[in-house]
Amino acid sequence: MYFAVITILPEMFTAVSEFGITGRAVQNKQVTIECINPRDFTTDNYRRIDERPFGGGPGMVMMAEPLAKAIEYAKSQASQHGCATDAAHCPVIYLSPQGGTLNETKVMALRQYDAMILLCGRYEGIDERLLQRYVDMEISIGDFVLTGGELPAMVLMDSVIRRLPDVMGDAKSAEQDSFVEGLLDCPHYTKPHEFEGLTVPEVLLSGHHANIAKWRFVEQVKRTKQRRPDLWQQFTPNAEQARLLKKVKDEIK
Ligand SMILES: Nc1nonc1C(=O)NCc1ccc(Cl)cc1
Repeated sequence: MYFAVITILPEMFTAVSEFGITGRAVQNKQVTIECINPRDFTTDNYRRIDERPFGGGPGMVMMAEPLAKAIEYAKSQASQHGCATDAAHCPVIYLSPQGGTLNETKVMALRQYDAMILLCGRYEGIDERLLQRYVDMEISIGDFVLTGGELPAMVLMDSVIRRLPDVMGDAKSAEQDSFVEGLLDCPHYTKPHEFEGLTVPEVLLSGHHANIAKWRFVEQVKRTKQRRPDLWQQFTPNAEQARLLKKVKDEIK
């Protein structure tokens, strides 16, 4: 997958491109991340990308033209990576609190694209005319306000990259075994057997995989009911989960 990131702080993106599972996906060429700085598309000596807001008020607003040129360049780069650059194949996504909130369903839907162009704002905002003309999708990572769109863009990239085929290997397959879709995760334990007087649930040491899978599912259901009744409300069990739920219904009261 090809990610073009429009940002005046490209150095921030080493956090995704050079570390961990996302860094390895870049190294393995499963993912390409190209940062494009709108400052490189300015024409004045000061390389201006922001100006005072019309109508007055505090702070600065990002100007449309440098961003428009940066996005056009990103599209040409995407097509050089063999990606179609129409909105259906390579959406321009603006990260902002005004967008629809990102969740696992949206992450799974984002995997379908060959490429995406992530627009990261700073200051008070981006000229509305740029958003009108160039942005296909607006996404928020939550109802709070940050100083810029870079961290939300990295959150989005991380969540999509970990869901690409062959990126997570065994961890992903384990994840699928534990009925994780739509439920909170179960507790996890590892060595040592005892930590500050606390031990490990016996079933996890039994080597009995069916019982272990059942225990994990019950713990996920209990946690989801306790901590996120809203998620539990929406949870629609598949056939296997419905069968298990019936078997364990007294345990999950
Ligand atoms: N919450 C969020 N989910 O996505 N983005 C955010 C967020 O706070 N962005 C800060 C931001 C976004 C645009 C501009 Cl111009 C300035 C600052």
